[in-house]
Amino acid sequence: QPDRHLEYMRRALALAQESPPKPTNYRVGALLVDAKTNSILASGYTLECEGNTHAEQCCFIKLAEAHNVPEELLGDILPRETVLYTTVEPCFKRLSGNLPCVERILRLGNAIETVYVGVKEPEKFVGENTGRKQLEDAGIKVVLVEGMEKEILKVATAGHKIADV
Ligand SMILES: Nc1nc(=O)c(N)c(NC[C@H](O)[C@H](O)[C@H](O)COP(=O)(O)O)[nH]1
Ligand SMILES: [Zn+2]
Repeated sequence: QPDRHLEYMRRALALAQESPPKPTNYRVGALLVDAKTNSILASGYTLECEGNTHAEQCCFIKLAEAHNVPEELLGDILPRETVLYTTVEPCFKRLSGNLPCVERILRLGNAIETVYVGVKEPEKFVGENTGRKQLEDAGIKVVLVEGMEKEILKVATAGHKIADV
């Protein structure tokens, strides 16, 4: 069980390395997985999709496009045991003002049953990330997959000046 989570987190980290480094965000990779069939429904990395997009958001955009539904209606087509893997925990606030990924997850109802995260978000941009509590209060489990913190943060902050890492 646990090494399945590490396997998916490693794949998400490989995706994060596709993301163009920027000083104003993190390079994150994410996977939407059907835990019942153990199959990947969608993958995403920061800035993969048009505009200032987050990794988790790209998973939703791509799957919504594949099913020809708007992102906010994805809840109707996600399999019962859909889980999200993301190298950095979903954002609860974005300096750009774009809709945070915690809200994107919450508006799908309980379609996503568990969010597996590789690290908690550092406090650099938006202070302490309180998204985990919002998800848990809505009945969505948040599980920290341990063991890859250092490499995840190294990839995530590659666009940041060394001085202020
Ligand atoms: N989980 C997560 N996935 C991402 O793909 C990503 N880039 C972040 N980053 C969180 C960070 O708090 C925001 O990147 C800044 O708050 C700037 O906001 P924008 O990204 O410009 O909307 N977090
Ligand atoms: Zn986000």
